[in-house]
Amino acid sequence: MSTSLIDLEHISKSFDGEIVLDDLNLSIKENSFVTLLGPSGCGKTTTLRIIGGFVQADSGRVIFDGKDISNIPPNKRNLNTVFQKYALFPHMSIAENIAFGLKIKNKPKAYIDDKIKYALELVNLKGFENRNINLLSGGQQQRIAIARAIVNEPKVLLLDEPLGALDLKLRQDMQYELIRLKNELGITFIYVTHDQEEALTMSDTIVVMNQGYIQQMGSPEQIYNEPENAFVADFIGESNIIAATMVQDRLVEIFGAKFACVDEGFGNNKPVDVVIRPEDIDLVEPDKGTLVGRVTHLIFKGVHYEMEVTTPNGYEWLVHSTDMFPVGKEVGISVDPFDIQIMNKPESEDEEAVGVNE
Ligand SMILES: Nc1ncnc2c1ncn2[C@@H]1O[C@H](COP(=O)(O)OP(=O)(O)OP(=O)(O)O)[C@@H](O)[C@H]1O
Repeated sequence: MSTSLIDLEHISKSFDGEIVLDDLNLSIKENSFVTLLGPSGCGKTTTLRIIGGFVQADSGRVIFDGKDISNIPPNKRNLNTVFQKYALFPHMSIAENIAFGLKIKNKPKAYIDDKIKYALELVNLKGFENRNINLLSGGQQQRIAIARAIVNEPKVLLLDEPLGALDLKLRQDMQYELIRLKNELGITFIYVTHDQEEALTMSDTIVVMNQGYIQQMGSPEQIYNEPENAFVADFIGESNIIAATMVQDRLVEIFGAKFACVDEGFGNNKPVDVVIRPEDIDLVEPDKGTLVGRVTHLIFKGVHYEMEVTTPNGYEWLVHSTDMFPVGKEVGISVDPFDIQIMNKPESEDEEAVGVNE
C-alpha cells in the first residue's frame, strides 16, 4: 500500500510582503508522479524549493518519511533536483559531470564507474562517458542532468520544468522517457509545469494551483472530467463554462432550457457553474436539441472540426466534432447527462479566477 512520503503542513511564504503561498497543505504518496500545475507565478516553484530546502517557509512544516525536515539543509534531505537549465559543468566530461556528487561523498572509484554506467543506460545514453558536454543536444544534456541526479539514489526527484527548454517533439519523447524512468527507478517524482497536456500525460496526481492556493488535487481523469471549479475547468482545457441554475437533483437549467445531468445534492433552484467540454456537445437537428443555435464559425483542426455555435442569448458555444456543420446552419445542442459537470459557485469574488458567462 502506498503511504504518505511527504507532507506539507500549513506552509505559508511571502516575498517582499506579497503572499506567495497561503496555508498550503499537501500530502504526497510514496512512489507517485505528482505534478504541480498552474499559471506563471502561482507558487509552484516556491513549493518545490521549500520541499527541496532551497527556500525556507515563513511558517508550517515539511515532513519527509515521518520526520520534520523543515530545518535540514538540501544536501541532507535524500532528494535531488533537476532544473530547466541543466547547469552541467562545460569543462568536464559526461562521466565527470555525473560523478560529481558521488566524488564529494568520497565514494570508491569502482562504485562510481558502475553508477555512471547504470545511469547512462537508464537515460538511453549508453557509452557516452567520455563525450564532450558541449556537443550534446538540449535533450541529451537534460538526460545527463537526470542521470546526475539519479546516481545519488534519492527517494524523491524534484523536477522544475525540466523539459521547458526543449522543442515540442523532443519534449514529447522525453515525457515518455520520464514515465519509464520513474517506473524503473520506483522513486517519487514531483514535477513542476505550466503545461496542462504535459501534466495530463505524465502524472498519477495533479495538483492544480492558482495564486498560492491548491484549487484541486486528483488523478488526470478527475481533474479533466470533474473539475471542482471554473478555474480548474478553464485551465485544464478548452471549455464552455456557463452560469446556470440547479433546478433539482439531476436537472439543470442553462439559458432557460432544462438539461438532464447526473449531479445531486446542490439543492433546488441554486445558482451553479456548469462546465461542458467542446467534444461532449452533440450537434443534432434543431428539433432534437435541448437548445437551438446557429453555426457562426468553423475551422478544420485535423482530427476534428472546431465550431462556434451561437445561441439566441448571444453565447458562443465551442464545439469539437468529427462531423462538419457549415457556417449559417441552424443546429440543435444536445449533451449527454454524464458530460455535464456541475460546480459550486465560488464563495467570494476573489476566488472567481475566470469569467463565467451569465
Ligand atoms: N526569491 C524570490 N524573491 C522575491 N520574489 C520571489 C522569489 N521567488 C519567487 N518570487 C515571487 O513569488 C511568486 C511565485 O513564484 P514561483 O516561482 O513560485 O511561481 P511559479 O508558479 O513557479 O511560476 P513560473 O512558472 O513562472 O516559474 C512570483 O510572483 C515570484 O515573482
